[in-house]
Amino acid sequence: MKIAITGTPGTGKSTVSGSVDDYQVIRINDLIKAGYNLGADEERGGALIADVDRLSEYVDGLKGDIILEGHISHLLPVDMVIVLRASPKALKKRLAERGWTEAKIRENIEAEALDVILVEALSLNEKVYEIDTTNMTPMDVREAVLEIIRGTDKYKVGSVDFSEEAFF
Ligand SMILES: Nc1ncnc2c1ncn2[C@@H]1O[C@H](COP(=O)(O)OP(=O)(O)OP(=O)(O)O)[C@@H](O)[C@H]1O
Repeated sequence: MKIAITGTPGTGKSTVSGSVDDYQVIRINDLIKAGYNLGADEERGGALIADVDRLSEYVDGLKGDIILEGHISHLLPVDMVIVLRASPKALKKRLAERGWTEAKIRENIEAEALDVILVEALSLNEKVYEIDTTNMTPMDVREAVLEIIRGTDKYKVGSVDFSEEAFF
């Protein structure tokens, strides 16, 4: 089974992905850096633009139990999408600890409050789950991912709503 673990930066994708035993982890950012890109986006500080078509072909060819980790992994051909969420306040704190500028933090927490990744995932995949990591430890999040893989409906979409939260 191929599982996308996606979410706004800072929601904990990298932290949880490596701890799910028996699943090979592919970090989409590594593939983008290794050549699956369309060049740099100068308007976004030179960030590489993912080549989603070539990444999709690559993922199509993969076999076995694989986690695809990254904030565009829900755009790829996977069997299931798990969207990690964090309240805008918690996200603000996590991103500030990285030394990000206020503008970059604001852009990301607004996207989180508006469910941007979740909405994209739902438009492309029927099996979409979301985990609100705000008050969970990384081990709790790992357990939740394992429960989803085992078939629980507890994390089905609709359980998270940050739209009323004031975050600045
Ligand atoms: N459940 C959690 N509770 C609190 N802090 C967490 C949790 N999971 C991760 N963190 C912390 O939040 C920060 C972001 O985590 P991580 O790098 O895994 O996010 P990410 O979603 O992979 O981000 P990016 O998309 O930028 O790679 C790290 O400092 C990490 O230690």
